[in-house]
Amino acid sequence: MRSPKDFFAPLAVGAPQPPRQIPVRPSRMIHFFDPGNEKMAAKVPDLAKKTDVLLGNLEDAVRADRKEAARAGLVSIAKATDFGRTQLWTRVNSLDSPWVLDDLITLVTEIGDKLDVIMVPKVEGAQDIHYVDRLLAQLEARAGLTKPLLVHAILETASGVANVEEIAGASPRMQGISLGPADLAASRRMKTTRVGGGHPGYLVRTDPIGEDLTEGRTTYQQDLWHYTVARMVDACAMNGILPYYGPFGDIRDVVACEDQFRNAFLLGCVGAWSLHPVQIDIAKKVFSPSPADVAWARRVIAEMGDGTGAVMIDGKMQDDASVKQCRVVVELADELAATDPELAAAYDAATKEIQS
Ligand SMILES: CC(C)(COP(=O)(O)OP(=O)(O)OC[C@H]1O[C@@H](n2cnc3c(N)ncnc32)[C@H](O)[C@@H]1OP(=O)(O)O)[C@@H](O)C(=O)NCCC(=O)NCCSC(=O)C[C@H](O)C(=O)O
Ligand SMILES: [Mg+2]
Repeated sequence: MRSPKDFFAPLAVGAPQPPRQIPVRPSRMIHFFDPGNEKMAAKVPDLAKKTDVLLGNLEDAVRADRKEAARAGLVSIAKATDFGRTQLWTRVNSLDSPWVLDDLITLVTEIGDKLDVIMVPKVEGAQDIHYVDRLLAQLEARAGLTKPLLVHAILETASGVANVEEIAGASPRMQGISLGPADLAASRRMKTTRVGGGHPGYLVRTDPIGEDLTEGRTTYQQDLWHYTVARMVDACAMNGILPYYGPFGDIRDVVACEDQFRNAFLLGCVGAWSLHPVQIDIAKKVFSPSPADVAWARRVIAEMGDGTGAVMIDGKMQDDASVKQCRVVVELADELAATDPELAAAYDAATKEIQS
């Protein structure tokens, strides 16, 4: 661990200054595509017009014999595409794989100026981030980059979860953390074979009425990921970085996908992964505060004046703490509205309606 005094110093001579704050840019969906898949690659220019983040995936879901093609594909796509305001991220192969070194060397050297964030899978502890941090500094210096690359960790091992606080604070490059429920389930020896989402067997049941143990007992399905997401959110908030829900593998089940994304949004996540084009609009909808919530939050802030004291609005008590809650919603809404005129208009219309 670096001394606190050196925390923001570059790790290699000539490397750019690490960031003091993580840039705030919309990242409601991190859209995964395989850069070696011609059909997906052809869709990138159009997807760039409707996604916050496009991620060229080099790790799991790319066959071992297609790793080099995916890496080369990402280099070509990055060079040829105007991404506009959309961020370009990549997920490199895991640190114990034979591909990751070439992933990092090639991508930073060839397209380091186009990439915003490097997603690192299967992070076990701060040592993994330190390794990537130093290597990126060396490569950035060699490539003459002026903007530091940011790092995003996937929380998908039992030891990663145990060490999530130290991972979140391991480097000033840390941009955020995503839940990786499939690898995490395997690492923990959980008995679900689903990629994210709930499980009908994970439930609580109401007590029996009388002697009959079967009649009239309601069951409620529980969220398998609640503990991990909540812990990840705290670790990220504590370190000024951003938490994300990861993948929802049942592409067909757009309803449960929306539920899982919304749970994450309500708990504090800023976005989720989209694995298929159909999940892009779900994430966009869920991770943008609703116009009604924004209008309400603006009203509370306005009626609370300097933000202190207590007032009743529509029968509900508001005080200093609820104003802070409302500011979270309004600040996010303002950030999103700044680049989305449709959303801005919807927020303004709802605010006018609540005022009239
Ligand atoms: C899941 C898929 C394999 C489904 O693909 P496909 O069977 O081709 O679906 P469709 O026929 O419905 O596709 C319609 C068209 O859309 C294109 N398409 C599909 N997905 C994408 C995409 N992600 N980006 C761009 N374009 C896409 C198809 O090519 C079709 O095109 P056309 O024929 O011209 O109309 C596929 O969606 C897929 O591979 N998705 C990404 C999977 C992925 O990245 N997985 C890794 C992330 S999850 C993970 O790693 C687990 C995590 O780490 C953990 O541990 O939890
Ligand atoms: Mg994984």
